[in-house]
Amino acid sequence: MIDASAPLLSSSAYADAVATAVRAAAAYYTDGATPLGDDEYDALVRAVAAYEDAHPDEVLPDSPSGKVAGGAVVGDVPHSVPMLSLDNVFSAEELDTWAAGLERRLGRPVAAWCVEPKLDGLAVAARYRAGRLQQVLTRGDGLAGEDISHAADAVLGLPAALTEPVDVELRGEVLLTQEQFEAANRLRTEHGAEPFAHPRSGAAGTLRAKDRPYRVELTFFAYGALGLDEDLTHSALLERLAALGANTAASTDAHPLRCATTEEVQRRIEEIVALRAALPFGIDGVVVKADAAADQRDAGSGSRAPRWAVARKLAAEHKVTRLLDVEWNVGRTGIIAPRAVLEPVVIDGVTITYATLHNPADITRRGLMINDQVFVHRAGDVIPRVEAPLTEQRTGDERPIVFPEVCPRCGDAIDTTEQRWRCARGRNCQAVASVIYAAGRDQLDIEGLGGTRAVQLVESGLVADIADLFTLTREQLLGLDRMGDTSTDNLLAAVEEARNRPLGRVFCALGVRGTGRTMSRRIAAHFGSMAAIRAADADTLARVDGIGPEKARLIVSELAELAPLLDRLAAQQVGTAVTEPQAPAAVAADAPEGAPAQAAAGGPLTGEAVVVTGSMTGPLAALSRNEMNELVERAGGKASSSVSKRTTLLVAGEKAGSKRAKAEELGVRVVTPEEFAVLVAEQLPQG
Ligand SMILES: NC(=O)c1ccc[n+]([C@@H]2O[C@H](COP(=O)([O-])OP(=O)(O)OC[C@H]3O[C@@H](n4cnc5c(N)ncnc54)[C@H](O)[C@@H]3O)[C@@H](O)[C@H]2O)c1
Ligand SMILES: [Zn+2]
Repeated sequence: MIDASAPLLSSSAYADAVATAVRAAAAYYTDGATPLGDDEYDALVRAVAAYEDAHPDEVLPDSPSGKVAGGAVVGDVPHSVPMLSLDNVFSAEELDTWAAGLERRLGRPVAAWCVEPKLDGLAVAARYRAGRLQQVLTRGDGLAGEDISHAADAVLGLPAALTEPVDVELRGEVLLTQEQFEAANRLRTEHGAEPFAHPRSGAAGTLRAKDRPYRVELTFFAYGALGLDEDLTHSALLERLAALGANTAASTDAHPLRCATTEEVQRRIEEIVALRAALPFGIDGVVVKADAAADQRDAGSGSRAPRWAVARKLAAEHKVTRLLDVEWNVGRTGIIAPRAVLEPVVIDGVTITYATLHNPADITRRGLMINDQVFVHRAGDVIPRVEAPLTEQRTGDERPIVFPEVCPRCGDAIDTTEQRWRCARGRNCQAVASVIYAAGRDQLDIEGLGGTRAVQLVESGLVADIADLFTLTREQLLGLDRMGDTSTDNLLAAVEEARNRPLGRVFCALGVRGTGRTMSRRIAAHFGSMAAIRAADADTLARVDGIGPEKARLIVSELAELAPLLDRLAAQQVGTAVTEPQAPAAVAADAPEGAPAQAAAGGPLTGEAVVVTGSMTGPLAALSRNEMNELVERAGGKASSSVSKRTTLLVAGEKAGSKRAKAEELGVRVVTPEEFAVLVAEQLPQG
């Protein structure tokens, strides 16, 4: 991706920028598969213009500056009156400056303004004779356009016959509404064609296409005309066009509004901006026009744009970025939803890293691949969505998106009969997955409660969450298939043992989002009891090392949701066996940045920040990574999973790879598992 915002420093950089802009504009006005977002294009053209200001003798003939459509398109049917572009302003201040400039030019105040949406489509001229549509033209280079009369049939709001037998040329925008865009892409994929990257490019492609085996419907909005009463104000002209049967923006919430002052103009702009996300079609700005015919006449036009109108541009809602991955998340009801992981991209001031992909059929319809450059759309507070891939930009590094074959959470089958896939277990999916997780070795470590048994307990209705495990009775278990006396007794004994697991493991077993094993241990060490954890507000939680304000809020809300479960666990005395809560002062929370964190004072690892890597050998061979970390913390150290400047000790087992290399590079002390076992001999688990 080019950096369009940087100034151009050499004539070759300038020439590159011109070539890039011309290529992008050619794509933009034809089938629209430009690799640039509008923001990038605009920034590039501004950089080109800035370079040309400083080096007027170096201006290249194909430079986009000062040309309609950047000079990238042509036409062969001359326009009766040039079809111009619009000048842009990007802020309220620039708009005021522009308005003041216009009034200076006129030598009088502007009589009134008209404020209307800047429709994000393509300009067309529609010629009527005696009220009958004769010819439709594109804007082309502004002086001559292409004849696209063949497309008129499919354009809503552009009637074949007006309500009066007038000779008139309507001017306006043709676009695909969001609904028409979705319909077009459904049709295209059904016919084996590439989906449109976004609505504007879809409109451009559709207008120029001939002999398609399917019909894509478009919408016309009139915003000007030649050949009617020349003294009509702009707002009266729009009313007249609507009366003639043409569609205008008056039919929308963002209807044109006549404003007496620039304050009113700014207010209306803000209203239209606020409506933007909810409009059924795209707008890329708001157009402000002098309303009176005399003001327009006296202001006149430049070669590229009229002087009596300006576009207040809005930040683009579409950006191009890369699709890095697709995640499959299982919701509470078992719905399996794909989510796009994106190379971070800023849209309207917000950094976007995820976007919705709706459902698997949607992915197929859009023909997306991992590593594709994609158009991402974000409007207002709506969840961003991936619109379509830029197939021309493919390099061969793209990979198909692999759909899951089993539920990514519980491993059961997927019901694919509906558009939205769902785990065959439905709501039970979460119960099974959370029971399996809670019973895991690093959590409650309940022997004999693996996959099939957990499924059996949930599907029999005996267990809906982990608290239910602790009230299971012998009779209930014996009533299950394949549960004899021995397995029942073993399971009950294992559950009984789990009741006394340390707080950190019990907390971990809850599966609170944002808290894995390490974080669970830290939280447990910090608060000492489940009651204290539950009593903590976000500010208090944020004092735990590694918990930022956002994660703290997430944990608080998750715990609030889990309150009924926590009450039942407490009633069962689960996780109350912790006997040595650490004094808050001994916990890492208040350690200044960069200082090794303090943990349980007095142990052999006090003040050490320890990372364990590779497979353990000798006396430590049987310990899981989590048990190693627990050991580190029992010995007063702080366990962490990645080597950094703060790390003071690396326990490097067999096949310790990059962490060892990094530790050596940073001069961190490295020990073998055997050496480490000696260091923490007193804290080693017995037996
Ligand atoms: N992404 C890219 O690669 C790329 C390439 C070229 C152009 N562009 C985009 O196109 C813009 C320039 O295109 P442009 O010359 O068509 O100018 P423009 O789109 O900025 O403004 C002029 C056009 O606005 C349209 N318009 C919409 N509503 C209107 C209304 N109510 N009244 C009057 N006109 C209205 C008309 O079609 C008119 O021709 C750039 O700013 C850029 O954002 C992008
Ligand atoms: Zn499932």
